[in-house]
Amino acid sequence: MDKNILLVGCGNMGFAMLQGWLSLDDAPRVRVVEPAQGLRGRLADLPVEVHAHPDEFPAGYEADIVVFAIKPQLFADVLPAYSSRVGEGAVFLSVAAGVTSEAIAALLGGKPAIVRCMPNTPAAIGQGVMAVYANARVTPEQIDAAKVLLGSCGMVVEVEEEGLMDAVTAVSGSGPAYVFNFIEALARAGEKAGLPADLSARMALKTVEGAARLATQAEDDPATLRRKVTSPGGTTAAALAVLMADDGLSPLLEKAVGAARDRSVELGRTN
Ligand SMILES: NC(=O)C1=CN([C@@H]2O[C@H](COP(=O)(O)OP(=O)(O)OC[C@H]3O[C@@H](n4cnc5c(N)ncnc54)[C@H](OP(=O)(O)O)[C@@H]3O)[C@@H](O)[C@H]2O)C=CC1
Ligand SMILES: O=C(O)[C@@H]1CCC=N1
Repeated sequence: MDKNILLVGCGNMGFAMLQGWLSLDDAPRVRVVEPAQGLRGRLADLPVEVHAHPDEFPAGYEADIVVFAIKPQLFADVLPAYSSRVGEGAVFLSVAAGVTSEAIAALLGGKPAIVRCMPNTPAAIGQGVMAVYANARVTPEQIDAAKVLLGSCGMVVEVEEEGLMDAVTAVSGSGPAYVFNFIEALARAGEKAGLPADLSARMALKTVEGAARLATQAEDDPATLRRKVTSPGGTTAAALAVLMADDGLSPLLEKAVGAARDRSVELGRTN
């Protein structure tokens, strides 16, 4: 795509998205600002320009899309420096949890076009969920360009109501961590049941991968697929009696997702 992308912050999420962008056949021109030397080092072999600070930009540099992938707590300090460093018609894209488009606009001054995106780290391999919300200043061309960029990282879904971004964050933004924790827990449980640690870890991982792929490819919904594993009076039924009890997995996940959503709202209030 014929665009100048400026990535501010190349930590876990920024780097994951960058890998998606660079996988495009017509990858955009990317400039990165990242103060951490170690993180800049891993960009050395990639076709991107890297800076520790925006003062290092060449004269006249203008970005079409500025992506903020820094922690929400840094927005107030970092954003104002970027309001004057972009071209006419630039769009600002924030991946921060909680921080509202109104708060971002206030930090940038004027009436900027803002896209909020809630990505997740599977973006690194093109398997992310990239939820977007665009404020009223974003033109159809700008949202299309943002969607092409984000589409290189996975499935793009548009959210019409900004308030839903907190719930989105709690489900798909944080969600990979829940799945990784499930893999860890299943591996540990296998170990407790007598398996060697390494074997249990490999089996837990492949079981989650295989189940996710089957759920993606099969015509059956997850509940039907679950029933197909569950022989009457068998082993799965014994396990599901625990997992699907009143105090089982579902209420636990509701509590976890609720906690993440509340934290997202809180992060928004403090910015
Ligand atoms: N991690 C995830 O799975 C997801 C994260 N997000 C959002 O992404 C954002 C980043 O999170 P994450 O990647 O996990 O955090 P990281 O801490 O891994 O990355 C943020 C990076 O920004 C750098 N940074 C600090 N100050 C500046 C600055 N002035 N200019 C440019 N870069 C700077 C940090 O450097 P240093 O370490 O030296 O401070 C760090 O490398 C957050 O807003 C988060 O809500 C959204 C969805 C998923
Ligand atoms: O933990 C966080 O706050 C960020 C947002 C979603 C995933 N990571």
